[in-house]
Amino acid sequence: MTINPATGTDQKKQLRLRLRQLRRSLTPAQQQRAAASLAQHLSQHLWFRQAKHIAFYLPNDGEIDPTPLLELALAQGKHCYLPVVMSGGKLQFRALEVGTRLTINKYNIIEPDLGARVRPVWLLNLILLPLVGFDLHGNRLGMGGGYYDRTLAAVKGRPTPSRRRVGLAHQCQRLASLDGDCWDIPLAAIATDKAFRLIGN
Ligand SMILES: Nc1nc2c(c(=O)[nH]1)N(C=O)[C@@H](CNc1ccc(C(=O)N[C@@H](CCC(=O)O)C(=O)O)cc1)CN2
Ligand SMILES: Nc1ncnc2c1ncn2[C@@H]1O[C@H](COP(=O)(O)OP(=O)(O)OP(=O)(O)O)[C@@H](O)[C@H]1O
Repeated sequence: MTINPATGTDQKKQLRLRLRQLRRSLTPAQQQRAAASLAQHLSQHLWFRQAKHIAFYLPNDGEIDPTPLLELALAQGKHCYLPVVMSGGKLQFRALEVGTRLTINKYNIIEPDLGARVRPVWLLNLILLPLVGFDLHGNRLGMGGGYYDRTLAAVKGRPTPSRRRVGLAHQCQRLASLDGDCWDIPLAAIATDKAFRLIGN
């Protein structure tokens, strides 16, 4: 892990632009196939099968779409949550259930409104995070807001299963290597349209 100097930050910006452009250029058919394939393999994984409380996200900007998996989870009676952007640069995970009212945040992403039930992050059994880029060491590039990092800092050192943080991405978002920053909270696994990979620590 390194603390990136200013040039590193610029490189990160360029990488973000390139990878976001790449995922946005996938066709609707490719997106649909990726979402179906992700749901197919992730739904069989022990971490999903054991989880009763799961944090999802709604897709934005070409992200791999976890909604087929979300629908399956709801049908199986699991409790599902979505990130809500709060002041202070943190997220809250609020329940998506019958009657949840939705609103649109400042990034144009749909989220539950402030009447929805909050689940503390350490009481989530599985957290699915959107990735802009990743490497096989579990280093993660996000949208650059630091939201997940600030929020997940609260679960540092807690026992499993709250450590089950799985980054979701298209396979094409993989990088050979990515510098981690000192504030980054490492992923426990990465799931793409092709595979589920545990990160060995
Ligand atoms: N689907 C999804 N939901 C999510 C996230 C995410 O990455 N994906 N987040 C993960 O943290 C949080 C929102 N974070 C975000 C941070 C930046 C931008 C973004 O589009 N930034 C624009 C500039 C927008 C502006 O400031 O006006 C950009 O960089 O082009 C979007 C979401 C919570 N919900
Ligand atoms: N735990 C933290 N406390 C305070 N600031 C933080 C923390 N984590 C990250 N940040 C700040 O957030 C900014 C963005 O971080 P980074 O580039 O790693 O975002 P990201 O991981 O791509 O975004 P996200 O977490 O929303 O997916 C950094 O400039 C950093 O200063």
